[in-house]
Amino acid sequence: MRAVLALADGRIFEGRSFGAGGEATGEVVFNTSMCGYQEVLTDPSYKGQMVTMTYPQIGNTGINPEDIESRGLFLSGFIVKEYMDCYSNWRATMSLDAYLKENSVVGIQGLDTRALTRHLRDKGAQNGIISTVDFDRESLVKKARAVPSMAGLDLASGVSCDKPYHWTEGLWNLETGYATVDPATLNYKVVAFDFGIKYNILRCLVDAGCDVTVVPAAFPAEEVLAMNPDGIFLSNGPGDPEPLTGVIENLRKLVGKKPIFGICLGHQLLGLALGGKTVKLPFGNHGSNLPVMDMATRKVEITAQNHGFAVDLDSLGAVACLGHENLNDQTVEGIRHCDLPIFSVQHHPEASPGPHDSQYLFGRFVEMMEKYR
Ligand SMILES: NC(=O)CC[C@H](N)C(=O)O
Repeated sequence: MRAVLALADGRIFEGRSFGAGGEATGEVVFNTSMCGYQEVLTDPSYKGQMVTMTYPQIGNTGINPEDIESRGLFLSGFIVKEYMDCYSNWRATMSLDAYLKENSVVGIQGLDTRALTRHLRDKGAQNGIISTVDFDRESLVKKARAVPSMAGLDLASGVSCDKPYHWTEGLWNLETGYATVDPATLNYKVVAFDFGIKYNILRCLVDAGCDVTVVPAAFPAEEVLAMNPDGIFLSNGPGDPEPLTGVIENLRKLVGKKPIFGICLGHQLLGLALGGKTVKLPFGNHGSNLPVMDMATRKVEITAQNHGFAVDLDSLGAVACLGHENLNDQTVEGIRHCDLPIFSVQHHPEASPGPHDSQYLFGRFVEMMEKYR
């Protein structure tokens, strides 16, 4: 079945439908990961976006019941060069096409994703529409232009959990799958704010020895402090951090009270809570092959990333310094508070998908909690 992708700037790509049919809109971004499409699909940070995979063949390993990063699929569209329906993997239980259909995610395949990626790099990420029902160019471009901009949208509140819960699952291994950890063996009490949290962050925290209670995005700071945790974690999540004013105010009340570690949206919210600003990047960084330097050790790690916004370091003045730097585009990859036990990173040390080079950061958080409790 025919499918068309139209961008807000008028560029049109012809392709074929896979996954759900119909119409979907969102900000079109590209992801440079060569594998791990199932983790990409289940990453809540993609809410409001349509993801183009630059790796040309997608679907080969099917879908399995284990590689999920959240309770569902939050992205609005999936764009690939060549969809492979004949999947092969010992864990696979269904095809990607069936999975997208089951979760009502509109897909398009058979278009030139290289040309699309170069276009997005040159012109910036922009809104678009995938349609299997309307093929009128003018009408499609008009619909793409009517989609609200990602900047200014509070998307995190819509993906957070409704009520607090306890997490005890550890990291996956080949023999036993995901580890079930006895909470009695976990020594550090952590409260994790869920702005769209990826499960592997929780597994990494458990693996590092943390007893984790996940709380909703709007959970009051007073109640967090009443739980007397050893540390506070701020999760990843979708959309622009700046409109989350209530969350930022709430986080301000926690600064200086407990050690804090933030990832991605959590890092951006921390920057804002410390009095800084965030900026929207032209096309962002989405992939699992991005080089970053840890300024403390000057070691380079290859990282997983998924962001369209970044912290403006100058806006933080003398409050925080550069903790990590992206070596491709020099974006602020992490900040470290000058006086308090607080740090955060823009990339994803939990990988999923991606390399595990940055997993040491969970250990760094535990060391910090040990030192300050
Ligand atoms: N993965 C994330 O947490 C993304 C953060 C934010 N939504 C951004 O695009 O920059």
